[in-house]
Amino acid sequence: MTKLSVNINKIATLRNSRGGNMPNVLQVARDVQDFGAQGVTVHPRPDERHIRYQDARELKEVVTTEYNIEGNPIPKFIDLVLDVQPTQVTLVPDAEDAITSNAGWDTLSHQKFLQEVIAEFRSKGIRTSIFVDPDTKMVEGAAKTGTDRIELYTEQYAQDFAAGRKAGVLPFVEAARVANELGLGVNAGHDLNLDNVAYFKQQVPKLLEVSIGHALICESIYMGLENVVSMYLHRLK
Ligand SMILES: CC(=O)[C@@H](O)[C@H](O)COP(=O)(O)O
Ligand SMILES: NCC(=O)COP(=O)(O)O
Repeated sequence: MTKLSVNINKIATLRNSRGGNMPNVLQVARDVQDFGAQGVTVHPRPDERHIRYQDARELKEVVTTEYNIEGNPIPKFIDLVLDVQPTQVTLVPDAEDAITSNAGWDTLSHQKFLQEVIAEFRSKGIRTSIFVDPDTKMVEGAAKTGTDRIELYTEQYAQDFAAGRKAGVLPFVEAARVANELGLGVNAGHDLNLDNVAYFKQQVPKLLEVSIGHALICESIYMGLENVVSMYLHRLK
């Protein structure tokens, strides 16, 4: 079985756009778990434009499934994760001004840094994962960092799938095969959606977890829109 971890960054983006507390990030975390999601993911960024560090702290009490915190391991992020002690930390090499994550780690040139950070998290009992492109050299480098898992960065797969290039999954199949051989668990995420996720799951061996946010929230809006518009019309009769 592949676990679904719902990334709730977008809920916080919407809340922050108006001030106040609507939608309520903590309540949405409770709800997605009640609806069956096996995990909750947040990716706090230094500018706190969506999930705030305080949200990540408060979610600790609310997430009863797997709690995954993603981010670039700058000192403030490391302190947050050590303080919150989530189930899993996913290290992502995103620049401060990046709109969203746009690359995996170069696990060869950052190997010593990753080894140190991963050792610190693992010594506190926090499972580690590192975000990598589907490149077997990067997977081999990841194995040398001591990480428990990798998260395959799936944006390219999503683009290929949307363009009808199903063979775009092959590098992910190979990266997962090598990871499994080296004893690494395999997660995946970025731009996965209702159209492309089943094929990915079918093809990629031993996929442990996917984290999905942007599309899942967009799909929820589209699929709820008709119902809500008709509820308003009913009240306005
Ligand atoms: C690590 C990753 O793949 C990202 O998708 C990320 O977690 C989402 O972050 P944003 O919500 O800031 O785009
Ligand atoms: N790790 C990927 C993630 O949490 C969600 O990415 P996206 O679905 O928002 O692209």
